[in-house]
Amino acid sequence: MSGRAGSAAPAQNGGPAAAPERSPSLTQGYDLACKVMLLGDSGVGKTCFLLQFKDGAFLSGTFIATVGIDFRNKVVTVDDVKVKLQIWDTAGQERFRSVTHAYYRDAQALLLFYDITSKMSFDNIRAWLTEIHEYAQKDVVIMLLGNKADVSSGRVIKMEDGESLAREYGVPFMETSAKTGMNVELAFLAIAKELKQRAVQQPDEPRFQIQEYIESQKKKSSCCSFM
Ligand SMILES: Nc1nc2c(ncn2[C@@H]2O[C@H](COP(=O)(O)OP(=O)(O)OP(=O)(O)O)[C@@H](O)[C@H]2O)c(=O)[nH]1
Ligand SMILES: [Mg+2]
Repeated sequence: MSGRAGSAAPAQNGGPAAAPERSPSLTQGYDLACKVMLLGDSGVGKTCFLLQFKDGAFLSGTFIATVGIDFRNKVVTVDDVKVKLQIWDTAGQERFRSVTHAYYRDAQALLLFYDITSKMSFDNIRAWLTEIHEYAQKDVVIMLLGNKADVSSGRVIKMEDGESLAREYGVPFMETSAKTGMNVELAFLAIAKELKQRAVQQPDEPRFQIQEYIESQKKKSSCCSFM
């Protein structure tokens, strides 16, 4: 399923983000629904990342910038819980910002992208985080992603630079490639797992550590890719 919206009521910042919505029955095919937004400069690869996750395909060739905002749904299973991710793909271009701001408030998770071949997209991450703090809910899950990691010759941002920026803001981080699919599914699964844990967690249970989960899964996939 996909949708598009060009305008919406202005967002207001405030209390906690709407809790992930629990499905009243399994007839809808999921147990929990979560809204995830993809953010970052135009051209960093948000739409390709979503298409890779949804359809397992990469669109190379002409770059068609997203206009306004669009969404796709995908259900993933984490620990036997079916989580429906409603993923909002936003336009990175400045002229659409007022449209996309209106959607921040309902989002439970934000994937914030830069392009490892674009210093400007990396430098703009601080401005994106300022916008996020202004428009999104305080407990929104944020993940920083350095996309286009498949490009080796055009790299201008080192992995350590991404790691240290993420550490500074206390957000999980990984490099990804919408082209090869590297860490695409892991990014969404980690978000789904975090949101599922928040929905079902008992107060005395230890908190789910999203960065630790990412590191353990990254190691697993690199170990298994040699087998
Ligand atoms: N090599 C490589 N190219 C990529 C990758 N992801 C996206 N691209 C290319 O980068 C360009 C921009 O990708 P999009 O996904 O359309 O960018 P976007 O972030 O959605 O841009 P806006 O919609 O304007 O915000 C396209 O030409 C893609 O083919 C990637 O992981 N690796
Ligand atoms: Mg796009």
